[in-house]
Amino acid sequence: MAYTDPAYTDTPLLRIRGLSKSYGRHRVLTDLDLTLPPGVHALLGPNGSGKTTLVNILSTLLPYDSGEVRVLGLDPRRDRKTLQGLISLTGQYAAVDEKLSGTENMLMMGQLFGLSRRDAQRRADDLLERFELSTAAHARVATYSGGMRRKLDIAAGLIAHPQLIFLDEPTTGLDTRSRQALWDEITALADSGASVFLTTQYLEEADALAERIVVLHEGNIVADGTAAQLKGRIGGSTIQLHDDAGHILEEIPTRGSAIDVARHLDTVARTRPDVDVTVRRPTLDEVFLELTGEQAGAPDQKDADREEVAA
Ligand SMILES: Nc1ncnc2c1ncn2[C@@H]1O[C@H](COP(=O)(O)OP(=O)(O)OP(=O)(O)O)[C@@H](O)[C@H]1O
Repeated sequence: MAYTDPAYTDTPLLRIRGLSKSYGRHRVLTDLDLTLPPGVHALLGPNGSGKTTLVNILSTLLPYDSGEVRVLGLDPRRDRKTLQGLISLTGQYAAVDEKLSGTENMLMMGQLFGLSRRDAQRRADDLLERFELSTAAHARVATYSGGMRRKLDIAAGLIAHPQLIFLDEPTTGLDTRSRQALWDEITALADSGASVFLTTQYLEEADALAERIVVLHEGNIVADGTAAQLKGRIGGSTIQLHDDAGHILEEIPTRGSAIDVARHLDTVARTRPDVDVTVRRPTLDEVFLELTGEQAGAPDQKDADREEVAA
């Protein structure tokens, strides 16, 4: 199911061939093939589908059993050090030091990446402002809300201008406002030329942010394409017939072509001339259900309750 874009000739962002990974006897990734160009891409899959495992392999943290992996043209095993200087990884749990302030965390990260104190300070100030953390910059992270910690974690990862940013479920557990703020930041990162590879359980998130969506299910890639291509996979549009109050009376599946939709509409016009009609494209939820047999995660109130609203 490899995606091929004939116009794309530069070094791929990711190139994976026959990648497999097991934990003991538990096979988690099975013979994955994937090539992605620079850009913003989402790895979408339910709990336990292998998303974190794949991200950890790509970001040099985890060895793999077999296959070939190239990230920015580099081998995460052989070129580990070089690659670590070009990427950043923000995991599901913010890896910031609670005892330090926001600025101190940023400076520590700058030091790790070999920035001079002056450059690190300048960059920390810029990033803290961009992530709306300036007013809390000197407060200890222990006083931060969950959303603020997550933002600081991402900001710290950006201190050395990574070419590729891995975000493992960046918005899981965040309230709606923090989630939207992070989406805006991810879009801004992409606009500044960085590539982003994010994992998510939320279709809405993949749909909003990603140029390409790779669907992982039980360690296999079951779909790969743009949101429109994925929606196109489960057939054409549906014609919905409504009564005056907007209740759906009937849904008529079509093959999606203009001629087929027109044929069905013609029949409706002749047999039920007074009924209201809308033509609806499949949603990503329906695609996901079709591909995996599972309902996709949805950012819900339970998530929102887990964390306070970020400042
Ligand atoms: N270190 C480990 N040792 C053994 N099994 C593991 C380990 N890490 C993950 N697994 C198992 O591998 C499978 C895939 O886990 P992984 O964390 O990669 O999935 P995921 O899609 O990121 O899930 P989630 O959304 O819950 O984080 C799961 O069944 C998990 O229990």
